[in-house]
Amino acid sequence: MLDESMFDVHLKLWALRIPREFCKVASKLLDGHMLDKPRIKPVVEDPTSEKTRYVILSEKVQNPDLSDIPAHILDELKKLCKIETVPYSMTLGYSYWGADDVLKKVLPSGLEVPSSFETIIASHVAHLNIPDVLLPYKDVIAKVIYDKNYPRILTVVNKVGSIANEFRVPKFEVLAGKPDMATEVKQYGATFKLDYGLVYWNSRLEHEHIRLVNKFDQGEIICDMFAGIGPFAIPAAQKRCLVYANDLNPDSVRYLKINADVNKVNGNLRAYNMDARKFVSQLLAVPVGESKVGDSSLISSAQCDIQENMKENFIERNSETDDLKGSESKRIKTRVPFTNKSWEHIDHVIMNLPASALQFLDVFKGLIQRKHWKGSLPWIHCYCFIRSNESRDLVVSEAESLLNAKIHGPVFHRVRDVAPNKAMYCLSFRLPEEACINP
Ligand SMILES: C[S@@+](CC[C@H](N)C(=O)[O-])C[C@H]1O[C@@H](n2cnc3c(N)ncnc32)[C@H](O)[C@@H]1O
Repeated sequence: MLDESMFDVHLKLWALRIPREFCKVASKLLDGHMLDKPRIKPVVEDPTSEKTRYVILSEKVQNPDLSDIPAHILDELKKLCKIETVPYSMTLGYSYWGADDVLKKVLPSGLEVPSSFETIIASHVAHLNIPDVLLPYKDVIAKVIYDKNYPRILTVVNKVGSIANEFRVPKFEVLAGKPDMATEVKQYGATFKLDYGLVYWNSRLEHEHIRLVNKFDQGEIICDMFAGIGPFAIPAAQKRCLVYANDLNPDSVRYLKINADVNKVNGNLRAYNMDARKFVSQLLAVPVGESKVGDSSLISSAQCDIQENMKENFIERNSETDDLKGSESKRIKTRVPFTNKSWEHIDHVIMNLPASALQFLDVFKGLIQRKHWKGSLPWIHCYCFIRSNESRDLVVSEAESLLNAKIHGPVFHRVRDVAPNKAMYCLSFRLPEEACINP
């Protein structure tokens, strides 16, 4: 374990004992000759008298005759008040030094610290990504990060291995602090509760979440196919969009609902827990009663559970509105009631599963029935990774072949670099007319 005494630095200094009322003026005169260390006050109480204080002098002042200080300053001081030189010793210990100072001393020279690993601090969890070369020192690194950030940080975790599971949840080992990864993060005025050990979360996507939500207008209908705990869905609902949000991970959906509650947007958000393909198929399928003879092959034999769910929500909303009086009633009226006709209109579809979202595009092929659809076709915002040796055209042609339709005016936005030769992009385009059924 870490021997904290190895960081002790003993300083033998000189101080001036000065009547407390003259300390301010004396400090000005002694500017440049007093102890100058971060977080250490150079003027301190005199333990022997309340009437005087110690002005601690810099390490450069080595002689008790103060000959290291220019004579004219000493003359001014002596004119000001009676001064007395006293020895002053202090120890700068483990608690004084910053994490960088400590780690530099602990880790073998030649190993880069600590910027060589990444610390994402979200609420009380410090999430490290310690490179292999530093793994033998992971416990000491974690202890130092913990000690130096406590109580802001209560848990230090390290990512283990690469993310291979379908819920995109990294594996973490707790290295210091309490083994609790449930936390709370704030992003652009929204609060997100989450458990790092159970759900996907990436603080570095904050700008992207808000960039996309800024494109939505109040009252627009949003479908988030891979919603996670809601970093697109919640701010969109806060903007009074109507959001259908889905995720395959039951824990993500549990937190999505909690976050809708915490941010008071559950009137504008519906959460679903199913495979994204099934979710979109059900959301956009025209129910049997609405379709003409011959269209019924488009709908699953049982009435879609998702649409049943929406119907209930719609009824609930109306009765809620009926019961409200006065200003509360006005506030509710400004909201658009949750539509139960998602097959008639959706403005934006978000697909943030960069490793495979493109493969889900075929779900739209022939799904929308033009005769039931009202207004423009939806914008699709599909995230993907592109390697430096791959072209954007290749991505577009893959999307086109999955949709079996030509994409007009695709827009790429570079989100962030995820590796030296790989970047995350958002490909946005309006769903092409040819991808729909036009009877
Ligand atoms: C990269 S995360 C994005 C989460 C969130 N949108 C965000 O920006 O932080 C992808 C999410 O898709 C979910 N997911 C993976 N496969 C899925 C599928 N087949 N259907 C629905 N959701 C899926 C994962 O559980 C995960 O929460």
